[in-house]
Amino acid sequence: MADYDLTVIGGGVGGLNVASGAAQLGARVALIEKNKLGGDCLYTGCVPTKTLIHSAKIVSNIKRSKAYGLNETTVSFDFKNVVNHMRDVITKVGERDDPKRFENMGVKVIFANGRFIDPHTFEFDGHRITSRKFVIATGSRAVAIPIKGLENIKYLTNENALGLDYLPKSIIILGAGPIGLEFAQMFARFGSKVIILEKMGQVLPREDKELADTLESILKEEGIEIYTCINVDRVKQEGNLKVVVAECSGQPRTFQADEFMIAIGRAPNLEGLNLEAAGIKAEKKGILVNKYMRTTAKNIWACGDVTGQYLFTHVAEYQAGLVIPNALIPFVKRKADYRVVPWVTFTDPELGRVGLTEDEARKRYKQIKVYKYDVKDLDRAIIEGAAKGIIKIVCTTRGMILGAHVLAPQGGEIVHEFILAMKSNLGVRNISETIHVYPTLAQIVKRTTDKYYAEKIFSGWVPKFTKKLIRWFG
Ligand SMILES: Cc1cc2nc3c(=O)[nH]c(=O)nc-3n(C[C@H](O)[C@H](O)[C@H](O)COP(=O)(O)OP(=O)(O)OC[C@H]3O[C@@H](n4cnc5c(N)ncnc54)[C@H](O)[C@@H]3O)c2cc1C
Ligand SMILES: NC(=O)c1ccc[n+]([C@@H]2O[C@H](COP(=O)([O-])OP(=O)(O)OC[C@H]3O[C@@H](n4cnc5c(N)ncnc54)[C@H](O)[C@@H]3O)[C@@H](O)[C@H]2O)c1
Repeated sequence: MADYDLTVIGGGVGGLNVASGAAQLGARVALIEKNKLGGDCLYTGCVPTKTLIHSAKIVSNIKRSKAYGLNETTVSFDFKNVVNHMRDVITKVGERDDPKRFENMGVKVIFANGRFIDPHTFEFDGHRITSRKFVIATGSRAVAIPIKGLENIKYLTNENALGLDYLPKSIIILGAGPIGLEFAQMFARFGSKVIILEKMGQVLPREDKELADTLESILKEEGIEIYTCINVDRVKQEGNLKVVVAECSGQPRTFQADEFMIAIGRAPNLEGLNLEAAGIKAEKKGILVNKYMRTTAKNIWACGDVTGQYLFTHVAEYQAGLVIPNALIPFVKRKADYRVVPWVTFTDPELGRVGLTEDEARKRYKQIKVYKYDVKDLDRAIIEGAAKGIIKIVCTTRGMILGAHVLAPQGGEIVHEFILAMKSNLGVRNISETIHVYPTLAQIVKRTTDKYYAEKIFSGWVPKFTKKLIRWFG
């Protein structure tokens, strides 16, 4: 008999969810982690970045005290204490990931870095364990492209940037994806001079261009320099400064700063696992899985960032929820359904998104409808001195939502109404007919969907007809 029913490799969000779920279903489970339980999200991703972003937002609000009718005031802080606060938050959130908690559930937690010997055997530190089934959830890490000179300078990624206990005076960030933008605004709000270099012609190239451009303007107003036309040629150290030699639309450009950070995407953590011995195929993006999260080896599943699909904590958790029954319960086959996958970029304003962008929808559908609302017209946003952003809904001509994009204060919370609507096949009409509380930020959802009715009622034949009715009978 095999030592375990299920062995999970990697103790981040994906792996921990699988291990606890499987143990609670009665399986004999081993969990192999090479570092600490908790993964990227807890130590070098979501939790520390959102903590720093929150502190930076408080700094920014204090700096703007006059805008709230308060006396102008200076804000004082020691960046070391800010970082210590971030570490305290990690410890608090990480209590749930205490190995003892998993041992108490019956999971055998093993701290080791091992490799497959065959599809049923895993070796670490001279030991071998056998398992009927495996789940790989080893996550991802920052990828570095071969830029000339990179090997000669000390550069930052999300990992060591979160280890800094001093605030860089100036920093160049390569890549205007979510990592680049979230770090950029956070550092800038604390007082660093920030330069963002992006190659794709817009920040957040995967997002709706109109909202991404609006966010770019907002970040520029905060003093961040952004160039979206950049081809980096090389980097070098000159004295205390890092120098980036690049070109922008054929023009040579040079940038310099104290620090250089790379945020240009992720690579799956596959090194050393000896996947071939287990018959697992992988591409550059990650391990190949089918819609049931099964790898090319029939007793091995994968979930989370290592699959290279949607690199988000909530997706890793969703995939873990598929893997548990698919791997353990005979005859159960739960398919991954990615029709409604939301995410949020935690800049201020936040950019919440679900479904198709306007461009994506135009490519897929003959006719679409787009409704927009400017946050500057929303009472609650004006009250809070945060009236910046746009909301955009992309829908079919019959009002079924294809995509929703919320660049607004708390856009990450607001977008959830659209997520539920899309998941439940509710249309703009259902939202518009729902009473929303005044004055909330959530009213922006109703205001945008109301435009669907406004278009139908206040234009075309309806007003002409009602005008006559009012004249005759009014
Ligand atoms: C800066 C940053 C900010 C982010 N912010 C957000 C956010 O706000 N919201 C969001 O949804 N997502 C966010 N993400 C993405 C999120 O962190 C990941 O999608 C999530 O952590 C993926 O979970 P996972 O379980 O697949 O991998 P991980 O959480 O990375 O866990 C993988 C685990 O496997 C271990 N491991 C690796 N190799 C081996 C091996 N060979 N043997 C044993 N163990 C191994 C690692 O040590 C790690 O503990 C952010 C990411 C970054 C980098
Ligand atoms: N709020 C969140 O949920 C959140 C936050 C951070 C990260 N994440 C996850 O982590 C993933 C990785 O984030 P990321 O920002 O590193 O990657 P990304 O792939 O999302 O963005 C990388 C950016 O770098 C640019 N780029 C690539 N090569 C470049 C080059 N040579 N020069 C200039 N620009 C270049 C790309 O065009 C892109 O805009 C995200 O896609 C997301 O899934 C999520």
